[in-house]
Amino acid sequence: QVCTQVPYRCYSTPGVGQVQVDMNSETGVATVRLNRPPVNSLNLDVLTELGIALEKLDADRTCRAMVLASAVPGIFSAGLDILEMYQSTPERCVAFWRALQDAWLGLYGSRLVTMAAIEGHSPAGGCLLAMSCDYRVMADGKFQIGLNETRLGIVAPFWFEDVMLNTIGHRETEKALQLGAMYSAQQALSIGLVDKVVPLAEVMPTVQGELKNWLQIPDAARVITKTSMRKQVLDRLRSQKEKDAQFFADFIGRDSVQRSLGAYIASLQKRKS
Ligand SMILES: CCCCC/C=C\CCC/C=C/CC(=O)SCCNC(=O)CCNC(=O)[C@H](O)C(C)(C)COP(=O)(O)OP(=O)(O)OC[C@H]1O[C@@H](n2cnc3c(N)ncnc32)[C@H](O)[C@@H]1OP(=O)(O)O
Repeated sequence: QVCTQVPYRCYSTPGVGQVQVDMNSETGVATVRLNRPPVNSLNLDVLTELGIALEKLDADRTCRAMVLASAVPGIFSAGLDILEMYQSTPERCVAFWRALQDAWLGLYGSRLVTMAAIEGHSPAGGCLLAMSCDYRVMADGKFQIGLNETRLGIVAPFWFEDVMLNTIGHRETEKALQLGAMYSAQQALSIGLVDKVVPLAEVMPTVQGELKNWLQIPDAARVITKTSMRKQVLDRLRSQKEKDAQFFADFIGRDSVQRSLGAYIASLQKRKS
């Protein structure tokens, strides 16, 4: 049970919030859990909640680190909610994209040590969230991670691509993005997409152990280094947020893209029958 005792502080109502934040003020480590069953798909509400949670944690001077995880067993995040992109309106698409941009700018640009505890599948937007953290621990077994956008007939935006480039390098990114490749945890480890692979039950303890190393480093020096490494990629989006949001809405509204998304949704439903 979370948030029941001192020193934990909750930023969301347990069982209600789709983004649950437990702040341990003794250790300075916050745990942020996505909580939108069945698959933590990221809709406008979740992205808005996530963006706000990240902003609050960044402003909380007692907070030094954040673990991004899931409250839904078997899933880290299924990525963007496809229903936000299918048969939507241009206005809603723009609002949705702005919320994604803000949540991502908050995560990738966070002053905190950020670690992803990947205890389930992590396609597309889920992979983006994980890659945007400083360190990734993934559960071994059947789960998969990757940017699979081309398989849906859509294209990973330039800033998804930038983050992947910074994580696994040019050659692997080129293959991964064109193929929309999904990787097992072991494959992800072999290309540097995740940093450690452990049995499911050991993901959280491993993250906690790794955090101890990172928290030994003085914050100011670490933050200056992180900022210097990430600034170029962050500024590239910051300088063209509105253009990017408009481009997304135009692209997603194309008939051919809508047909591809419709077929993909049908294929997801067919898998179950
Ligand atoms: C030229 C430059 C252009 C630039 C820009 C333009 C824009 C485009 C870029 C947009 C970027 C998009 C990034 C994304 O994140 S797209 C989302 C991609 N996500 C996926 O492909 C994941 C699909 N889901 C799965 O593969 C599986 O669901 C799973 C995650 C492996 C989990 O499997 P399982 O546990 O078996 O669960 P189910 O498959 O039964 O799913 C349960 C339930 O949830 C629905 N669902 C699954 N994923 C999503 C989703 N992402 N969004 C909405 N809904 C989802 C699924 O259909 C089931 O629904 P029902 O119970 O109603 O059938």
